[in-house]
Amino acid sequence: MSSRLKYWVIIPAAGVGKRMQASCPKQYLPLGSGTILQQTLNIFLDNEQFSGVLLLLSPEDEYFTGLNIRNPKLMIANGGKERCDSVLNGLQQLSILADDDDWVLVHDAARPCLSDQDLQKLLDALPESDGAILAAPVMDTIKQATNQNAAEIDKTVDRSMLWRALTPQAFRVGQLRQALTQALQQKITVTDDASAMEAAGYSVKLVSGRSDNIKITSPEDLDLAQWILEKRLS
Ligand SMILES: Nc1ccn([C@@H]2O[C@H](COP(=O)(O)OP(=O)(O)OP(=O)(O)O)[C@@H](O)[C@H]2O)c(=O)n1
Ligand SMILES: C[C@](O)(CO)[C@H](O)COP(=O)(O)O
Repeated sequence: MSSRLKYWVIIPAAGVGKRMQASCPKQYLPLGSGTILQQTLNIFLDNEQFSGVLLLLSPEDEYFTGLNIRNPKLMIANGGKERCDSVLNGLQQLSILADDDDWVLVHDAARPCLSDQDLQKLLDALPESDGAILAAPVMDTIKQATNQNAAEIDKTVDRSMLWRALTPQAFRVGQLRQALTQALQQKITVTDDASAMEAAGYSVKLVSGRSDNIKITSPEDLDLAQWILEKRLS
């Protein structure tokens, strides 16, 4: 790692978890010895390579203070309406501290099963790149429906070059901030950070990651995440 450049982390955690259908935002559901959010934060707060971790919370969040997390590397800022709005706000806040050439890793709070090995694999891929993301090759046969509501097959999609984008996704602070700003101004759909960088013409590396780096989205994902973490500790 370059000694001059710093490495930062942004954790978007301002969602409400509609698809989880829980009594609280899903990042506050219990997992392992804490909550989903605490498991995710610990991955980065315990790693000395990172200068700071910026957590993005909903302005209406009423759960985080109850976690009593005290860490000098942890900073808090407000999220926005969509994930991309949260990340852009985080980048604007981070730019007070970070240089534009520093690296920033954006990682979903809802992905607590990220392994230290995959995190290091992503960091090792960054030099000489415009950025990189963890991703998993598609292993299922992919069907395209006739329309968004139909449960009828239109065609089978060639999966040989298809990947599932995971997180962290890592880019230069200044380039990601400008690319996200431009994408949102052009009303480009941005469901991950790489989408904005691609739209801006950057070449983003795919780094093959573990398929158990799951995003906890629906109720059944929580049991799976519990098993993954228990298995890793056994
Ligand atoms: N306005 C938003 C929306 C989402 N996120 C975060 O982005 C990550 C991925 O989003 P997702 O899994 O979709 O979380 P939610 O938006 O909470 O889920 P849902 O779509 O089911 O409401 C999550 O850690 C979520 O907290 C965010 O910071 N700001
Ligand atoms: C960023 C992401 O996790 C990459 O797969 C995904 O796009 C987030 O989507 P969501 O609908 O905001 O969960």
